[in-house]
Amino acid sequence: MPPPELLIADLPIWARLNDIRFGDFEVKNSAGKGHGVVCRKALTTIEQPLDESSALTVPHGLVLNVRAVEEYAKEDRNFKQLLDAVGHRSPRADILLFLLVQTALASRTGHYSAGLSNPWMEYIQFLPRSVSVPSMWTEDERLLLRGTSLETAVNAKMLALVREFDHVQSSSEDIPCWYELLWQAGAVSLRDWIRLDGLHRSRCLELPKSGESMVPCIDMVNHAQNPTAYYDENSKNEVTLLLRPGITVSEGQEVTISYGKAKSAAEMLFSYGFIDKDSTAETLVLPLEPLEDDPLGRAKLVAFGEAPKLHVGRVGGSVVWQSPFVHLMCINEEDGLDFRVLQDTQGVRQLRVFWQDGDVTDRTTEFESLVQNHALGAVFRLRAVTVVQERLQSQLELARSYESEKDLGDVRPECLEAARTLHQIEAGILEGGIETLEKEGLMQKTLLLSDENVVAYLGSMETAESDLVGEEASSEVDDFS
Ligand SMILES: C[S@@+](CC[C@H](N)C(=O)[O-])C[C@H]1O[C@@H](n2cnc3c(N)ncnc32)[C@H](O)[C@@H]1O
Repeated sequence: MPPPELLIADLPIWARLNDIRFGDFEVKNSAGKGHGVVCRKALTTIEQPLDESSALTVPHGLVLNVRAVEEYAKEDRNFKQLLDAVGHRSPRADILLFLLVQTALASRTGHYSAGLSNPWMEYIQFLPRSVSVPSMWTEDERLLLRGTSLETAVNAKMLALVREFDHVQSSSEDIPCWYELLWQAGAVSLRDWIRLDGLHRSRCLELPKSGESMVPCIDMVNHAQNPTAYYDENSKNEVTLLLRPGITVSEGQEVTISYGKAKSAAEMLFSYGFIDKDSTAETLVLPLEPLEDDPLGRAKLVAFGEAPKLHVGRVGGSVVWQSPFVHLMCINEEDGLDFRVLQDTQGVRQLRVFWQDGDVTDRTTEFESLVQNHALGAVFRLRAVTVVQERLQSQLELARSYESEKDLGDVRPECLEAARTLHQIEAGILEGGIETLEKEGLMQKTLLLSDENVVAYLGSMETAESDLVGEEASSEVDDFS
């Protein structure tokens, strides 16, 4: 059973009990954005900054990050046992575990031996029941993202969330007090884990001293491209929300911060559940796979060590791309690439990567610079441009194949609109990218034909091909004989 939702009208009482000072600000409804922070009176920082009493100020003790979870574990030995059994995998997962326990405590009806309540137990009840991030969309709604760069990312996220929640459950149900609180009466479910993940992702702030943290009340501030406020940490490590310099706001006007000017539409939708139409960041990240017929494809993936991606962005009038893996994709054994399995003195086998006989295992992300001084550097560049162009083309075709879909199932209009906006933005970047690369490819080919190394290389390819035709022809003769 989910805990009851607390009314935002009660937030000032909770805040006062927990030493939060609202200064000249308050939390109000914000049309289409849930809640937001507004000014209680007209303010200006045109001539000078406002004094500290104007700021929304949150005590350090309420800041939630991985260190706060460790502190909490020191006070509650049951939670320490849970954290040791389940946690210490990532700061994010430890914070989610803490919030899961607070969620269970908020919905409990009887007395349980586990779990020490904390101000966050009440605070999470002021937070939205549902977050508009795609991981909280229904299955039908997530299908709207097919053909966008988010398709793979959201599918991977859903699988990861299920895996994480299974791990929490299976690692804690043998601990009697936690079995009783979390699982026996069904106090928490996968849906809570997905919600807490969405809340965490959409409300985390990067604090100058405390790093990635969740901060009650300051996480009520909405985003704008041209923000009027900013957050900071003062000499007492309290977190403050202040008006930016040179700003004038009227009584009741909402104040905003920036969630990141450089974030792409996909990233905004993935992390915050909305797309900022005023954003100028036109970027796209696509997953990459080795070429289908590449016998070294698997080894390249293992040696690269991370999920290969292609970053595409529109800068000014043209489109630029960046992808360390593409340069590794485009070279082969005959170019001088080699993989060897070597055994160290302890008998551990290791995959090592060689380029022109030099060991470059630790430099697999640097192939762009490794190959550029090679006599055939221009050929490798042309291959890379062609691979990128084909990847953009196939993504555009995929996007278009879903564009005209009629049967959209039972989907909320806001999800449909967000997905359509994402499709439109990404199609624009892809079309621009294909056009830019076509021009670059043509230029590159012209340059190549004036490069004597390349002409010699092409000549040797032609000879090899005619030798092959000759061999095939003679074997055909053999066959007919
Ligand atoms: C840090 S919270 C801000 C407080 C939030 N509005 C609430 O009701 O709790 C971030 C969430 O607010 C909403 N939001 C913030 N800025 C927005 C904007 N410019 N347009 C639409 N939604 C926005 C999104 O749902 C986002 O995930």
